[in-house]
Amino acid sequence: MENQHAFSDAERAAVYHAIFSRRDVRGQFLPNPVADDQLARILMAAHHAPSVGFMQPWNFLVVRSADVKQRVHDIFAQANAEAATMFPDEKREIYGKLKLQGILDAPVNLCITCDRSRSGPVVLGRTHMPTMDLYSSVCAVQNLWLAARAEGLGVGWVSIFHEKALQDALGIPHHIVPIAYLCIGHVSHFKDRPELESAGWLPRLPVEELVFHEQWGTRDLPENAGLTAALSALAAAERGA
Ligand SMILES: Cc1cc2c(cc1C)N(C[C@H](O)[C@H](O)[C@H](O)COP(=O)(O)O)c1[nH]c(=O)[nH]c(=O)c1N2
Repeated sequence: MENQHAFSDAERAAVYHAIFSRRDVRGQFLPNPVADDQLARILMAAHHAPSVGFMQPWNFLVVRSADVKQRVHDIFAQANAEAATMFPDEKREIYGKLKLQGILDAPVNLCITCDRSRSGPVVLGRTHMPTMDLYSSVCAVQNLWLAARAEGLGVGWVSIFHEKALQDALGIPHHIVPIAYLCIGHVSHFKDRPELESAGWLPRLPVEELVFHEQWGTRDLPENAGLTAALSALAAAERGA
């Protein structure tokens, strides 16, 4: 049956194109500035994310100054040196070769935060699951990431920081949670696959094995064979099988 609410084929293709070609970008940033109107559009996309109780707990801290970026890079370098020692031997070598941030290369850095007290102590939808406000700010990150891809802008998420060090580097009060530190800019190219996949860190998991039916762990109910086959077909098409 025709769904009058569906996007046109071209619009729908564009949405999926943004989703499947979005990448975490660390190494391909160009120095070209990001235009204010473009930055405004992706921030507006972030601001239209869903949020628990419509509390909109986010702020967007835009960093362009070389000094501030350097400060953030310094605390990244410290945390990254610590992180490098935490992996087993066989992973440590790969870890050391990975570029895990583009803080100094990206013309714009952006910290998206969560103010857990934004709309008072009792929030519709957060009464029994207190982390929902944090997830709301994550939704803002994803909106921004996809909008940026559509604009041709790369985004890289850096989370190798001590939280307090990041707060102090950016003057963020300690009751405000830094959710995402993002590096944003024009790029030479977008890679086809996640860098961690091509580097042999981890493979993409088979989606059909992650989908359960009715109860945790139940994979193969006969009435869901159609969905499982459709998912497998999409996964096989993606692998080029
Ligand atoms: C919450 C969170 C935190 C981080 C990331 C992502 C997310 C969601 N990612 C990026 C991550 O490695 C990447 O998304 C996956 O490898 C999949 O690749 P694509 O995003 O599909 O390119 C990431 N990458 C990196 O190089 N340094 C980092 O500190 C982080 N931190």
